[in-house]
Amino acid sequence: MPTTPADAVAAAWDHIESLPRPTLRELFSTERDGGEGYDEPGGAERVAMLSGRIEWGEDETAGGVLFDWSKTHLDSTLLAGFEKLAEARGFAQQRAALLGAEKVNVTEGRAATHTAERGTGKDSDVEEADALHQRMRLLVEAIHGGAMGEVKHLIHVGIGGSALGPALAIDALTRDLELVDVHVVSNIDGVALEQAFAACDPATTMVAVASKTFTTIETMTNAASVLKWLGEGGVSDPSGRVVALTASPEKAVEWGVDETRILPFKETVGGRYSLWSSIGFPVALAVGWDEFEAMLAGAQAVDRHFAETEGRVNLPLRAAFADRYYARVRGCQTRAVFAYDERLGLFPDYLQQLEMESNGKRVAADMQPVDEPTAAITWGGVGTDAQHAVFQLLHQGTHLVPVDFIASIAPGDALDPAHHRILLMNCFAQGAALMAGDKGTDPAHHFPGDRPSATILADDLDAATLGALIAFHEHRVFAGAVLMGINPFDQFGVELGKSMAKAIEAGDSDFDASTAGLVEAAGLTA
Ligand SMILES: O=P(O)(O)OC[C@H]1O[C@](O)(CO)[C@@H](O)[C@@H]1O
Repeated sequence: MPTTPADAVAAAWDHIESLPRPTLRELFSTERDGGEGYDEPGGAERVAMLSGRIEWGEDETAGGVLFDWSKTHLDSTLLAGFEKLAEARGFAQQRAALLGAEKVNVTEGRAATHTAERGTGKDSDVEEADALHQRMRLLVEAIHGGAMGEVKHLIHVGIGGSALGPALAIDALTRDLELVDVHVVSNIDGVALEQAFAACDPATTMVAVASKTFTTIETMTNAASVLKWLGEGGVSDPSGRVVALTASPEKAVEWGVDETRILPFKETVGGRYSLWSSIGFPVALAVGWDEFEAMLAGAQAVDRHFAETEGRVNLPLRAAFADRYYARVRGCQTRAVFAYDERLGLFPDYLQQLEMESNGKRVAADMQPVDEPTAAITWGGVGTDAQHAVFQLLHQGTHLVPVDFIASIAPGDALDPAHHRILLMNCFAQGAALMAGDKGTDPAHHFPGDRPSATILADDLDAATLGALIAFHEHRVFAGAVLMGINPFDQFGVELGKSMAKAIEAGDSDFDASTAGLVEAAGLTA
């Protein structure tokens, strides 16, 4: 019997790693049902065991998403093994600590209260988030009502977590109606900002400066350039057009933003988890307050499921079981996500930060080195485009890449239904083909098959669904972190490069010969 948690974790892994590895075809075979020494459900029973829906709302607000993990190698013995691992890692306690606003971000000594922004968590945090949302709502509605003159455009400057969520949500939700034309600009490369300028008229443009810290060099440089552009475009008081979205309101005041246009959020809301806070201001401005709230409601439905469901039927936890299995047992270094929905084109980018900045770590929360591969390198694209670009490797390459497919049953377009039918058929066919493989007539035409995928199928892609999809992945990442014993809420790995950039700017010459040569070649020497 294991005596310490570390022993229990090691024992759980020993067990998982010792389990037989049937192929997906074998796992789906109904002939194995109840066979001697083997009572694994196959066929439709397997699909029922490894699929689940999360639902929300009533009548016209009702919706849901199906999470089908049956085309992965998870089976009931692996699920039981991973349940033991979750227990050994104290998953239930860690989840309670997260939702109870304990200091789960141990390296920075603070809680992670992003779920409170959508109504899940400690009462005092939920109340505080509500009050801040009301402040944001008033400003959004005042702008819509013309209190700040005619506002046709918003240039939202921010980077990383202060940009990826707004960019995704605006791209996904404004295909039919955009109340204000929003341009999210993150890159310091001035080309990005010039592109936004070309599409906006200074006379009718506002600017949102989104930065948790209000110190990020890219954002502050871009913000200053937008103010200059407004001034040069004839706006008499450019800073009167600024809204600051930040957890450092005092810095925004110092920078010159009027307090009435500062929308604060709490320090305990991590950057890559901040879409639900005032960082979502451009989304509310573009789609309206009700839609923004619908997004929060979809996320809250997933929170409820995550908080109240135990073991293998907890869908984000189950996804994390598969993620850990492929990373550690099958040696998969990457995981790919393909959105079979043009509106989710930015979802892979969003997930990259969420997964890789959260779980791309090498030490555990107790500062000990981790003894397993951490976050999978997350990448992806949009189907069907990706099929004609990267799927060759997925089907026949030497890497085993677990794939997630995301699609919506309801179409996003009003064209001939053939478009959506062909889109969905292709999505489902790819998962089937990856799993089944094909002997082929010769080695070049051979598909090995047995390649795993998961399918996330939404009833429709509306604001609530988007909220649910994002929250599902937040909890999947958290569950993965718990299974590894790491802290997903810090990101010290981004600091070294930042400080070296500052050193180059300061004219520090103490660099390796290659870097010094590049600095000189580009004429950056002070
Ligand atoms: O919102 P801020 O403070 O400008 O930070 C932007 C981004 O930079 C990072 O700190 C990484 O450099 C992210 O975690 C964060 O989302």
